[in-house]
Amino acid sequence: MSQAGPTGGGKKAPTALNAAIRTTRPAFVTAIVFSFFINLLGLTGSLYMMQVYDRVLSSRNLTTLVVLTILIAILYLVSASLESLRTRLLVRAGVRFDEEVNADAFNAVQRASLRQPGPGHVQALRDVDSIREFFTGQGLITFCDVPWVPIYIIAATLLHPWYGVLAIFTALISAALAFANDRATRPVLDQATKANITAQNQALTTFRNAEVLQAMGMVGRLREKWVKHHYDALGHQAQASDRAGGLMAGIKFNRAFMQSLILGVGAYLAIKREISPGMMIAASIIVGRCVQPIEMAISNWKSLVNMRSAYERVQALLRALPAPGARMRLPDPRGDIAVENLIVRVPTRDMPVLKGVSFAIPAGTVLGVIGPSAAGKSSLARALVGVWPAAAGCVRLDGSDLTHWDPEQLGRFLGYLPQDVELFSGTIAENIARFGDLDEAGIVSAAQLAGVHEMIQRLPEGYNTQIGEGGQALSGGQRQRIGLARALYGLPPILVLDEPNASLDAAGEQALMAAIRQLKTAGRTVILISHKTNSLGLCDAILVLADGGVQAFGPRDEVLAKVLGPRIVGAPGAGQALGSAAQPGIAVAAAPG
Ligand SMILES: Nc1ncnc2c1ncn2[C@@H]1O[C@H](COP(=O)(O)OP(=O)(O)OP(=O)(O)O)[C@@H](O)[C@H]1O
Repeated sequence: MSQAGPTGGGKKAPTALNAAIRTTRPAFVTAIVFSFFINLLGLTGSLYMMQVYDRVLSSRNLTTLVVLTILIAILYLVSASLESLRTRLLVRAGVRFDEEVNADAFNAVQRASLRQPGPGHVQALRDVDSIREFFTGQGLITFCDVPWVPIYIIAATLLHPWYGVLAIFTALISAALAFANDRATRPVLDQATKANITAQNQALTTFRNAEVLQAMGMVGRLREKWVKHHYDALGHQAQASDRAGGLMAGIKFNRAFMQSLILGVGAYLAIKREISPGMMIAASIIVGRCVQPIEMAISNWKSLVNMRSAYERVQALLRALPAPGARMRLPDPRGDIAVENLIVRVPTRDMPVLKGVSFAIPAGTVLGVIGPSAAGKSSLARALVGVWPAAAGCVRLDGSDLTHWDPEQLGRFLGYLPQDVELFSGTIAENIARFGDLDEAGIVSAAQLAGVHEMIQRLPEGYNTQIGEGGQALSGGQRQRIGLARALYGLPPILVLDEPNASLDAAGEQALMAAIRQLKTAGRTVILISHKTNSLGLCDAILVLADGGVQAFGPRDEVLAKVLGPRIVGAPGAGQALGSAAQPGIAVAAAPG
C-alpha cells in the first residue's frame, strides 16, 4: 500500500480517516486472524478426500467413513461460524469507522462548498462509503486470504516436495499477473473514476436548472457536454477492461493447465509409488487453493484501486480543509459591529471583491447598504456572517474578531437572509427553527414578525407542510418570507438581510418594514442590503459601496445629503436622483422615516 494508503498517513498531519483506521484496526486484525483459521479449516476437504480414498475405500470400513463424515461436518460448521463472526465483526467495525469519519467528512464538504459552490464535493461522502464498504465487505476478506497462500504451499510440500514447487510456481505466476493487472489498469481506472465524477456532477447541476433547459431548448447542448465526460469515462473503463481481459485469459490458462499438470505429476508420483492416489486428489485441491485467493484478489483489484483513490481523495480534502481548532465560548454578543480595513477575496479568485472596507456601528443600529451591482454588497454580507473569511483586516463583533467565535455558537446570534434563499427539505416549522429543537412559540412569533404566519396557516398542513427539496413547493415570495422568518427566529442580536424584499409584493414589503421597525425597537443590529429604497427611511446609517470600497458612510441624512446634496434629501424622488446622479444602476429614494 502506498504512503497515502489506509494504513499509513505518512508524515502529514493525521486526519479523522487515520483515527478511524486506528480505532478499527483491532477489528481488522481479528478478522485477519479469523481468516487464518478459516483457511486452515479450508484444508479439511482435501484431508477428508485423502482419507476416504486411502483409508475407507481400501479397508471398506464404513465406521471410519461415518466418523470422518461427522468430523468434517463439525469442522465445516466451525469454519462457517468463524466466517459469520468475521462478517459481523467487520460490519460493526465499518459502523465505527463511519462514526469516526463522517462528521469530519461532512464538515469538510461544507467548507469546500463554501469555497467553491457546487455539488462535486459531496463525492467525498460517497468516497467514505466506498472505503467502508471495502473494509467491511468482500474486498478486505478477499485480501485477508492472500497471506495464507503459504499455508497451502506448506500443506502441498508436506504431501510431496514437487507439489510444493508446483504450488510456489503457480502462486508466483498468479501474483505476477495480479501485479501486471494493477500496473496496466490502475491509472486508466483512476481516469475513468475522475471522468465519471465530472459527468455526474455536470448532470446534477444541469438538472437543477431543468426549467431553463426546457424553456430555452438547451437540453441537447448540455447533453452533449455531459456525453463528452460520460464517453470519456466509458472509454477509460473499456481500455481498463481490455487490458485486464488479456491478463484474465492468462490467468485462466494458468489455472486450467496447472490443474492438469498437478494431476499429471500426481499420476507420475503414484506410479512411482511415492504418493497414494488419495494424496494425488488432495494435492490437486490444495494447489488449486493456492491460486484461488490470488485470483479472487485479481478480480477484486478494481475495488482495491477504487478504495485507494477514494481514500486519497478524502484524505486530501480533510487535509486541505482541516477542522478549525476549538474556540473558547465568548459572552453572548450585544451586536456592536466593527469592520476594520477588510479585504475579502472570492474563494476561487485572487482578485479582492472588498478592498479595505472600514466602518463601525453600535448595537441596535439599522444600517442600509447600497451601491451598484457588483459593488460587493453581498460579499460584505457573507463576510459579516463569517461565510467568506477576511484575507486581511477583520470583522469584529462586540470587539472580538469573528474568527474567535465558534461558528455553531455564533450562528445562534446571527440571522442571515441570503440573496438566493435556500430552504431545506423538511417542514416549514423545521426550516424556521433552523432544524434545531422546535420552540413552537418562537417559530410562530418569528413567522408573525416576518408577516408570514397567516400565509402558513392557509397551507393544508400549516407549519407541518413539507416544502420539498429546496422549498420547491413554495413560490419565490413565500420562500423569501419563510427565509426571513428563519433569520428572525430567536430574535438574534445581529441580522444581515441581503435584498430581503427582492421577491416581495406590497403586503410582503409592508411586513418587512414592520419587522425592521420592531427589530429596531428591540435593539437589534440590522444590516439591510437593498436596491429598493423605501426601506432606507428606517435606517440609522447608510454605507455606500462602490467597486469593493466605501464610497460613503455615516448617519442616513448626512450620507444622503453628501451623495445627493442637502436640498433633495427626504424629498420625493430623491432616490431617483441618487440613482442617476451618484450611483448609476441603483434606484434610491428616501422613504418616510
Ligand atoms: N461566488 C462567486 N464567484 C466568483 N465571483 C463572485 C462570486 N460572488 C461574487 N463574485 C464577484 O464579486 C463581485 C461582487 O459581487 P457581489 O455579489 O458582492 O455584488 P453585489 O454588490 O451584491 O451585487 P448585486 O447588487 O448585483 O447583488 C462581483 O464582481 C462578482 O462577480
